[in-house]
Amino acid sequence: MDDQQAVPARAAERPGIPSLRWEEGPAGATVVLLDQTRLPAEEVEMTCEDVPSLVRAITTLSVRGAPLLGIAGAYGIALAAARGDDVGQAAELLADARPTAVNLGYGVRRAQAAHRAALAGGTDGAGAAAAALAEARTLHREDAEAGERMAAHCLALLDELVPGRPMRILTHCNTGRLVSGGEGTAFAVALAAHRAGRLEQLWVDETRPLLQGARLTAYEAAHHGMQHTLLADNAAGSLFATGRVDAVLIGADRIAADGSVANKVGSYPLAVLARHHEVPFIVVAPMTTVDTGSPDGASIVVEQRPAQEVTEITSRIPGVSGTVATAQLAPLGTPVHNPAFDVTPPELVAAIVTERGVLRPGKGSIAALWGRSPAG
Ligand SMILES: CSC[C@@H](O)[C@@H](O)C(=O)COP(=O)(O)O
Repeated sequence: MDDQQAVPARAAERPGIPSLRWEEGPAGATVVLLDQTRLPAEEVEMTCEDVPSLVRAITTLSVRGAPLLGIAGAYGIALAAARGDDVGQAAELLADARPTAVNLGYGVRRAQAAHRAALAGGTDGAGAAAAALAEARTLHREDAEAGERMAAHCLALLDELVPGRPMRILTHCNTGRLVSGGEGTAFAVALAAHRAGRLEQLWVDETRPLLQGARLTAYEAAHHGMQHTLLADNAAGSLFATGRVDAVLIGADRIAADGSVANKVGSYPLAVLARHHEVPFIVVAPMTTVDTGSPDGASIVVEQRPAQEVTEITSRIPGVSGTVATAQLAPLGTPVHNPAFDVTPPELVAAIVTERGVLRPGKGSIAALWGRSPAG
């Protein structure tokens, strides 16, 4: 009775709070984040006054998702520079906060390079801090623009692959406004399809263990009035088996030179299912997620997360600000395997869509087709 379980979509789009912004007040500069750990119960911003507080926000996933991590890393360097802190040390702390999303180190290095170049050119500390901030703002804007181009390229691809009728798209994790400078990666494609009257259904994987799909993608889909339905991750197989998925769209945390894709754990099983059922498995990611410096999937470091994320469940209580309830799901001390990501080999990926266009990984390495990536 899936139809009765459909999550009601709101009628119209409504604007949301920005995922990340730079603020300058009398007490100095800060990076202000929409705290994603508190969604969907509460839309609450958190203020990071220094790099250690931003690093904590990154490791606890208050700010998350590959493109936004890159943007946060760049603003983090601007923050360290504005405070007169040691920028080299800040860069190390930020870049090491999470290992898999290549965008994080890329954003950090880019702002750090702008800061260093300004100092080398004879600019004073304030001028170099302004250069780092300008670079962070540029990266922020470029990411929004890349998102728009990816959505256009991918919608055209879907018009080819699923011609003539509204589509049923399955997505995993969260890849919308909450992870980017604009409307996102894979989610932005579903949104473009919705706006074009081409989306029949967005199937939203809940995305165990941290429920980015249930908490964040369902929240974003409702914001935009999209038809969407939430499912437990292990319900995806029966959706494919009964012919109710036309395409899988996911984002990526790192794409290796051979086209291997690291993304939220649970992406690889979807790719296997998609191949078995002859459904296109499409990855939507900006060039800043492509790492030609990683030759293949085996060279990608997969982040291991704390056991409690699997053995416990934590929930916010709607309407009671700041209140958290935690329940124990498994016996205390149960050994846990909790990788945050998995790696999908290129032969299971029908297409990788970046702002530069559509790539079919089976036809050659990314490096051979496009040259070095910015992050590589
Ligand atoms: C465009 S977002 C792509 C990925 O970053 C996203 O799918 C994902 O896996 C995020 O993981 P998270 O652990 O929530 O940061």
